[in-house]
Amino acid sequence: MVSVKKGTQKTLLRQHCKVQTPTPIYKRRNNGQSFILHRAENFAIDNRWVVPYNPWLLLKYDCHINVEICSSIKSIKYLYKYIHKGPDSVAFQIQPFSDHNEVVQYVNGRWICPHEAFWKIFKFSMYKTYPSVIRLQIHLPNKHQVHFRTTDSVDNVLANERNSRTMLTEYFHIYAMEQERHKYLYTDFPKHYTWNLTSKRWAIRRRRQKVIGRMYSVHPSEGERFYLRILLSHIRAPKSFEHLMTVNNITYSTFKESAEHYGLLERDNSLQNCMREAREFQLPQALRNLFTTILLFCTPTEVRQLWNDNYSAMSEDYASSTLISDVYVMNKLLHDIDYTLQQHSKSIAQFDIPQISSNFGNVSNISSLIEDELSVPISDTALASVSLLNPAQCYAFHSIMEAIRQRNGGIFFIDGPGGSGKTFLYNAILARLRHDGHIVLATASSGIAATLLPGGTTAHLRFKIPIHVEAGSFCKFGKLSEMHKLIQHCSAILWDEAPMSHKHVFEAVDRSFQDVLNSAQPFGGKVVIMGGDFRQVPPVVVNGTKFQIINASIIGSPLWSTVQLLSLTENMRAVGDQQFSKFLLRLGNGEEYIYDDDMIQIPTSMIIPWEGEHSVNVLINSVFSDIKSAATNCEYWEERALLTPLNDDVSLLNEKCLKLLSGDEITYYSFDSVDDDGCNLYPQEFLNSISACTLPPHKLSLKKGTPVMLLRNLNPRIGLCNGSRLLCRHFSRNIIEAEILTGQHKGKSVFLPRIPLKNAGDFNMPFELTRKQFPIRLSFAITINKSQGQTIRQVGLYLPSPVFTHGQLYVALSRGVSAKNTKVLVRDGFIPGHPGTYTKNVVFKELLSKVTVQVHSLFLISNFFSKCL
Ligand SMILES: Nc1ncnc2c1ncn2[C@@H]1O[C@H](COP(=O)(O)OP(=O)(O)OP(=O)(O)O)[C@@H](O)[C@H]1O
Repeated sequence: MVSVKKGTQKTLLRQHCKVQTPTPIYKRRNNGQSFILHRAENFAIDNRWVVPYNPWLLLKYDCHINVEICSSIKSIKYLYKYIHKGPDSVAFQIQPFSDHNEVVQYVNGRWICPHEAFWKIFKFSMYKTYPSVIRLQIHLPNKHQVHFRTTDSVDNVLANERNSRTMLTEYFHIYAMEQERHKYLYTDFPKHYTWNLTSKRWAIRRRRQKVIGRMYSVHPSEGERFYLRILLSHIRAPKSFEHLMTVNNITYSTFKESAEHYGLLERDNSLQNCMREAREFQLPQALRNLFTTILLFCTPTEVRQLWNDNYSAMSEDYASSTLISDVYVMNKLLHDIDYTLQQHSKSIAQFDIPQISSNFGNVSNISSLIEDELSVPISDTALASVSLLNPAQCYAFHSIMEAIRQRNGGIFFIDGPGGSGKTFLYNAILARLRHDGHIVLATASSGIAATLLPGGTTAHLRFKIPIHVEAGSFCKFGKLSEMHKLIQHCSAILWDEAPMSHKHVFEAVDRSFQDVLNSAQPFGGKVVIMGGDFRQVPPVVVNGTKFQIINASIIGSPLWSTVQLLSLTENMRAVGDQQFSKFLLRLGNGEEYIYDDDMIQIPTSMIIPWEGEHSVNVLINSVFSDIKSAATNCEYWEERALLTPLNDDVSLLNEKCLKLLSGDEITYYSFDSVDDDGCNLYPQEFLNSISACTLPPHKLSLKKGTPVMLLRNLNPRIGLCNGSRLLCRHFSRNIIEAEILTGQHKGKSVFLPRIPLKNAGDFNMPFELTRKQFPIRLSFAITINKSQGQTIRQVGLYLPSPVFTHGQLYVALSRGVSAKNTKVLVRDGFIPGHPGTYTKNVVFKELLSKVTVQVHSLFLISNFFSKCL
């Protein structure tokens, strides 16, 4: 077996191949992840691609070759063909050689290469720069280089019209003369035009050869030239330098001003402007929340100024009566701001704003956290829902109440398939306990599930769980903290979507509770009500095997042995379509009939037949029928969504849907930067091109009435969680006003500012990107994982590729309420010889078999009730 790994073998191979210049190669894998292969010596001959490094060299060396793995390469000749076929199908895959030992052998500590020809081909293709790169000049007006002989007179040089022409001025010229109807960016221009050096003119490209246009790099310290470069990277078809400096018919005197007015550059006073724009909406509560968000996420420098400018607008609604003193109003405002800051382990004492007077509020000496828990509103509907519980819900409800009454602690797990009424039951439990004066901490593993619970927040935020939790981790609160007092006083903890969290998360909370409560009982003797569905998506283990994923689940923890399982079986969501609900249960349990390779048949009533790319439009139209008239109708958007497994497909669907929406499009560009990049190693267009699922796009295009999804936990207490769906209402330059679409805070207006977001290590880059952008993405379509926990009446499931992990298909299909309102489009969903449409269903039966299903017969339950009553 030939393999090139670290160490001497690799070094020898390098010597053998005489590798000199590194040439990076860009590789995009089928699953949408992309990474970069760099240097020939990093090339593995063991059916593996070596982990890349120095990816920024990709830009420096102007190489942008898509490498596609081709397992059908059978010979060197064949490989040669592939290399020369074209940039989109260049293949470098050595393992499939049946006779690879003929190619290169490692004998007696030395690489032997019987076919020298192979290495010639190999080296040639690794070092050539294809597609070719056209370097584009960039200069300020009349500041370009001119070549002349020493014998030439300066007057003649200046008088020569040819010397005034450059690639840039001629690019302007083409558009000024209206010779081109397509609006190309400067960097796209060489794809369609060739530069004739003699005549110094652009001419239409005749040969369909692939080229890349790239502007020379400009350091930010060069000022105007740098801003000109930013403008040229974004503005299409400019006619002149003046044209680039003109925004909305106003011509500015500098490129910097112009870039600022195009929204391509951040202004120094953007936060002040953001608050000023928000003030115009006259929504004091939303303004307070915006101010807090700015304190938490935007690291403002002039906080006192911000406070002074906005104080009256933020406290407008408090001063409803003349009897209320100014001091009281200020203290109340500070208290409200402090409350939100505390959720993020911050306080007003850390900011340059006035502090709360010592004699304000809290006369009862109750910790503010406890006070806040006691003030969570109890809805009459939730209280009334206790009488609506079905028998299994009722049994669970009373078992939990009994445990709380006995004060002996205990861990319960409410297990039920999607739609079996777990959230309904949690709300009933929360309402009853809070009504009886108990404190119950409502938490969830995901932000979106937390917004469905009154007073809910994410478990990470509530218990201050470290972001990178490990075996042996503790939560970040101690015995003298306010959190300790809150835990002492709480009667129970509710934790929804527990199967989504890693077992170490529960163990950290358990350890911390035992520590602060001085008790060896699980969770320090508190009643913990966990809930969720093991048929749904398990904890994410990056590149994890099936065993690792199962082991990461709560059932892999010693805590699981103490759990009392309470099962809900009846699907209350699809109560009107029993056949659908039975199908879902079989699907989730992995009991649906399996054809080859985990394929199951999707009921025909749900299928949209695949008839080519236009079928995607059919799917979109079936979910978003009459989309044009529905623009600002919240109910419409709350009830509908397209689901698909991968982020790339989500983006494609969202782009298509945005086009269908009527109204003007507004585009917000992000401001991207890398800390300590003094040498300008990372050009702006490279940073702008980075796309990661946890970051908003560089170019965020929106229309009024566009549904969007929040990407950060801005303020879970007001429903602003990672995953919350919102409807865009108004756009200003520095804020977006939106309405919350789902959960307990549905219908509330909120302001979203631009915040700096860091890439959360989700792409393989040796630097940390900071992207300042509105923390949202379009949400006509969302990933299946993001949809977990939401009821979506009209679901459109798009499967261009099959699902890839446990429970995904089940989560997607169980969002809907009936087969009639669930539409599925599968690409390649055919099995020869079997009519119908098929797709993959991944179920880890080993995981489900560890969850002991308790079936409580109605007989037993009725017996239980007769005892209770
Ligand atoms: N006892 C009940 N009476 C009436 N409606 C109910 C009852 N239980 C649940 N429902 C309704 O059924 C639907 C699904 O319930 P719920 O959202 O609580 O399910 P779930 O188990 O939390 O689902 P998922 O796991 O997908 O989040 C909701 O619309 C809910 O109002």
